[in-house]
Amino acid sequence: MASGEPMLLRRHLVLIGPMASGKSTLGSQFANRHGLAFADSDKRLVERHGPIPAIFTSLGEHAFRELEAREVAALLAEGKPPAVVSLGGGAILDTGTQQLLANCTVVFLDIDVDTVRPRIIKDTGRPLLAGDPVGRWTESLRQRRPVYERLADLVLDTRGKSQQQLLAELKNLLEERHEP
Ligand SMILES: Nc1ncnc2c1ncn2[C@@H]1O[C@H](COP(=O)(O)OP(=O)(O)O)[C@@H](O)[C@H]1O
Ligand SMILES: O=C(O)C1=C[C@@H](OP(=O)(O)O)[C@@H](O)[C@H](O)C1
Ligand SMILES: [Mg+2]
Repeated sequence: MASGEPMLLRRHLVLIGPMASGKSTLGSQFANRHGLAFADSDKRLVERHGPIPAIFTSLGEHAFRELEAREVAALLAEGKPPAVVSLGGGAILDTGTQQLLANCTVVFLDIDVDTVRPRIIKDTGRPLLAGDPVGRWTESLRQRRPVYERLADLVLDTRGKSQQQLLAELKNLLEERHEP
């Protein structure tokens, strides 16, 4: 049962942004609160192909991206009814995924290194952060930021905000845009 106002989406609501920006957490909570379906591309990928670090070790990042793009395409094809979809941070690197996102409402969860640091300094099972989480996270966002910004319909600044604040702000952003 939704704990907030029920909501109907016109298109999939897709959360993008860097690792540990809160896509999986906010997507799940927002969907739950508003009685919407929810899917997480990493969760799907793990269910079908096993843990992400094992995929990186056995197949490499390139193969991971191909599997990821396939899962994302399958998720976004499940169009009825539109759902909240949280992507892995690097899913937007795939050009096919970029094209599919043109038919979705895309929200970029922006964040800075100070907010994210406590979330990533211990091992979080993200292969791309291994060894030097803060340095690698910073470099990854430097490279990807232009893509996040280009694909985003809406930007949610998550810096220093609680889940309750983010849930309310996301709802307001959607209403301002008449989405849903
Ligand atoms: N608003 C928030 N404030 C504090 N911690 C958060 C917030 N959102 C998420 N987290 C924590 O940050 C970590 C990463 O969140 P997650 O949703 O997995 O991010 P992503 O899916 O973007 O990688 C988790 O431990 C989560 O509990
Ligand atoms: O940014 C990335 O390249 C990745 C982000 C991760 O998802 P989160 O963004 O949910 O951490 C996961 O897909 C994988 O470790 C690769
Ligand atoms: Mg996630």
